[in-house]
Amino acid sequence: MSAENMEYLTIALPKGKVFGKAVQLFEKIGYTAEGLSDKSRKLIITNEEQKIRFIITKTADVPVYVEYGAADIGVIGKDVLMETDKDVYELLDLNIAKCHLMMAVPKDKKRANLLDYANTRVATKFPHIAAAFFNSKGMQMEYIKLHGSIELGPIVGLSESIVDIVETGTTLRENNLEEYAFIVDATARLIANRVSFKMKFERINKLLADLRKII
Ligand SMILES: Nc1ncnc2c1ncn2[C@@H]1O[C@H](COP(=O)(O)OP(=O)(O)OP(=O)(O)O)[C@@H](O)[C@H]1O
Ligand SMILES: O=P(O)(O)OC[C@H]1O[C@H](OP(=O)(O)OP(=O)(O)O)[C@H](O)[C@@H]1O
Repeated sequence: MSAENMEYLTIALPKGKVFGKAVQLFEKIGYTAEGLSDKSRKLIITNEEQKIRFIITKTADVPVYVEYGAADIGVIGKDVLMETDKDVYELLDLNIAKCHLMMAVPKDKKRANLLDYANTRVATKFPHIAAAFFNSKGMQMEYIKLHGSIELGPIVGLSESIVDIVETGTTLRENNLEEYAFIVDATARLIANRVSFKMKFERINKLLADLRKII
């Protein structure tokens, strides 16, 4: 680790839904940087006094920056963490961005049993999580990877079901879908690079202790 990297604690934050909530958490424990809460286009925001650097990345890239040590720690949804299967430490459930992963089907075409969906098509942003779930039920499926608006899949005949995130259930309701099987809870987690966790143990441990007090 270079001397400069050693000097700073670099924190990767995802753009999108988790960003504001993560910034609020860090602010509560006194970790801030000027311009962090703005809608700024700056991708790296430094607090020289505290020797903290925030980097702002696409959601799916947070575990990549952390795995390679370009960020020491990061905040990421459990869903993304499970799907990417990166070699990082999962340190803490931050209890923000609460949602869960589930399988949903069209209300008017609901089949009697889960096994009745064997060998059908599933539209999802999370093919690995979906496969782990269906494999555990002994079901072989065809997975169709989408990048958003997953609920559209069964409506237009692309798939018989979806595996996706649900929070309030509004998107399911508005598209005549119904939750059929719960898969896993997915709140945002604090993750750490394995080497950083050892080399910056005191700083990261202090951060962990401070976060635990407010969660
Ligand atoms: N409706 C929701 N309510 C609460 N948390 C959610 C919801 N949807 C997603 N999340 C959580 O927030 C994380 C980020 O979601 P968000 O939609 O901002 O990112 P994204 O999928 O990368 O978006 P984009 O497709 O714009 O890049 C998800 O990984 C999940 O953990
Ligand atoms: O239960 P709800 O409160 O309705 O939230 C669930 C929706 O939120 C997420 O979509 P997002 O807004 O990220 O859009 P996307 O599917 O296009 O990525 C998720 O994929 C669901 O569609």
